[in-house]
Amino acid sequence: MQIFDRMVTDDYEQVVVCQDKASGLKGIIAIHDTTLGPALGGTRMWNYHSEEEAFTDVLRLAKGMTYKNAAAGLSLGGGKAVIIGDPRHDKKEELFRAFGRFIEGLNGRYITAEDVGTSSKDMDVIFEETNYVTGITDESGKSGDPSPMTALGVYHGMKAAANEAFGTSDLLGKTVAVQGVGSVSYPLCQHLYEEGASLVVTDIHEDAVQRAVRDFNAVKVAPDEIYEVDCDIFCPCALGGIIKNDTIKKLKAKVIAGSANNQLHTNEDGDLLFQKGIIYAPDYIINAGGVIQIEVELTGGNKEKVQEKVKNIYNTVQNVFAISKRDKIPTYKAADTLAEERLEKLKNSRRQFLREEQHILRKISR
Ligand SMILES: NC(=O)C1=CN([C@@H]2O[C@H](COP(=O)(O)OP(=O)(O)OC[C@H]3O[C@@H](n4cnc5c(N)ncnc54)[C@H](O)[C@@H]3O)[C@@H](O)[C@H]2O)C=CC1
Ligand SMILES: O=C(O)CCC(=O)C(=O)O
Repeated sequence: MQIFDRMVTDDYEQVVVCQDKASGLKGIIAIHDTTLGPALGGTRMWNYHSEEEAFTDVLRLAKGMTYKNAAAGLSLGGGKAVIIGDPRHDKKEELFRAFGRFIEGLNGRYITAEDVGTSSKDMDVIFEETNYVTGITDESGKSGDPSPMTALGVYHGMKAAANEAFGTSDLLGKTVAVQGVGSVSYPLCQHLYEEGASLVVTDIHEDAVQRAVRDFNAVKVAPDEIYEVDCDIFCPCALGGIIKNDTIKKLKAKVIAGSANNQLHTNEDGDLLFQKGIIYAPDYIINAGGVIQIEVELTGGNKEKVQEKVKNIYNTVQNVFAISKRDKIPTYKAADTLAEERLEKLKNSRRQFLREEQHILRKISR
């Protein structure tokens, strides 16, 4: 594993490897880019098969956060963290507290939140050790778990994609195949169910599937059957890298719109979707509801302001489709254009010296 080569290729600022023998913590924090502000991104807990797999995941996820936060117009940079372990069996107070101390040591360069395998309760434990955590239990003015807002954003982004594909944003009577029924997709399924969509769901955990079957009249399929479901919309809400050559061949959906980060295995897979005329709502555009909520929490604002900004994801997705059509490029590239243009502009306008940087002067005058 050539870590510096990888960092140079996609220009990562910092990667922190966190080890605590007493609690068994093995974690990695990746800070991709802080041009726009402190690096914000959740902590994923997953039973990675190898360290290599964990590094690959955290690096890809951190870069995705830079693009997500930039495209959403937030003053936040991109970072992410992973903890190696089984979220159903390996969670311990001392492990999350040890991890919180590593975050504190970064002195605000990285701010964490939930991701796959972690919850508000875990963020509460991290909060015992550092203020650089969001998504803690909804108390004392904090905004709580960002997942329901992520779900709301995906719902509106999906409607924009449906409008592009079917000429109507109405999801009544549409069949949506949902991969993974977790913190984001459960409230998302609720929105879809209430609008009259039919749901087909899968998860690697039977209890998660049964909840959707019971509450939303969903039809259950096995995890490897979800790609072949006869549906209008495929909605990936589990892990990344699932849109690839062999799964694209199986897909019957005209639209892909879901919450999962890094859905495309490679950019070529995004090109293939474009050639096939499958409307792909780029992941980091459509799943920005959670970070929008977090930024409002950090900078001040109320729930109405959050909801208004999250609903605007509909317009952002439409804008991405417009760029895609104008420039004849796949939608993932159109999204990258939005994010990169903003990063580039701000990189150039954030060069002047500021008072907060006076510690440098103090050192010089010593
Ligand atoms: N929580 C949030 O606010 C945000 C989450 N996301 C992304 O959305 C996705 C889902 O996140 P959460 O709902 O928070 O995670 P979660 O851990 O609550 O839910 C994920 C679900 O996917 C299931 N799963 C995992 N592998 C699977 C497979 N191969 N087939 C079927 N099901 C599988 C898990 O058992 C779990 O029920 C992730 O990719 C995450 O990075 C993106 C933006 C914000
Ligand atoms: O919304 C969250 O869970 C925190 C931010 C994040 O990690 C994400 O948007 O993927």
